Amino acid sequence: MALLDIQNLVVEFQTATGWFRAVDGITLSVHEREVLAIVGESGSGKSVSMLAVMGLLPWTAKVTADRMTFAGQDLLKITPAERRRIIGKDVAMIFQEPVASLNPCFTVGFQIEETLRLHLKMDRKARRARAIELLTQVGIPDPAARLAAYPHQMSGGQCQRVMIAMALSCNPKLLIADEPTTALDVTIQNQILELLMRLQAEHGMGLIMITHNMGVVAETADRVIVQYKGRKMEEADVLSLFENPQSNYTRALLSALPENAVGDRLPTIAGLMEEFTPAPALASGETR
Ligand SMILES: Nc1ncnc2c1ncn2[C@@H]1O[C@H](COP(=O)(O)OP(=O)(O)OP(=O)(O)O)[C@@H](O)[C@H]1O
Repeated sequence: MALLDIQNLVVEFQTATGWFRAVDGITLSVHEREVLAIVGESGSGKSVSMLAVMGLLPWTAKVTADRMTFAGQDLLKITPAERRRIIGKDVAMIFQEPVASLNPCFTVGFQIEETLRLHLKMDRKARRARAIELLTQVGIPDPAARLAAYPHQMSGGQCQRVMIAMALSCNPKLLIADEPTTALDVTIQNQILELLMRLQAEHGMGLIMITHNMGVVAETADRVIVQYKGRKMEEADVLSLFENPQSNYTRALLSALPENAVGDRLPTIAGLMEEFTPAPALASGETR
């Protein structure tokens, strides 16, 4: 059974000019121990689809789907209290801006321990021991002392490590990483990716990696979904995607990689207004 199983997800936002459809019929699933990358340019609906799973969209959003289950539980029908028991515990998410994702008013130790208190009902001593263990796992030096630090006293990379520690604190079955390295220094990006991949393998989690970076896809994913304007353009295992892309949008994305630059001109996706089409297999309702 898939860990997360979504069929025909549609997300629309109420705006001053009417309904805006940000996600248009996305179908995806992710299994235990699997890394699924969702790739696409800015605004293609990658984050909104996952925020719909987490129940974190604002009230202006209307979410519908033929199916949205996590470990067999129907996320469309569960009560808010049931959802809170799953979200943050069995499904965790980390975001693009680690510093902004942490609360500036509380120490990182308090924020990690609060997750443990809420979800696992651990007592104070056990919480502290677990928080130190988690900071050690994510490679923060002198973890006992760092628990007393506020987010502004840490670097962006360290804050992302803290976010990862918080996400892992309740041993989630699924981790959703939304552009986890985009806001970080290039030299730190690889370290955080390596950390995520090591922890994913050690914990046997399912991982959804949202990214616009094909390099990240190549390094991390088992399977890839390419999204454009809220629609799935293609789904394939990572090798097939790079070797034999089926959608003209995937081909355009791949040909726009910086390594394909000619002279001093960077490649671009030709004719943004062009009507990109899903892979033929998707158009007929299958995936490769
Ligand atoms: N609260 C909202 N109200 C109206 N439109 C929204 C809202 N949140 C997101 N959108 C729109 O939904 C579309 C998809 O946004 P989303 O953040 O999922 O894109 P993305 O693919 O994750 O891009 P990025 O890489 O920039 O985060 C965008 O056009 C965005 O402007």
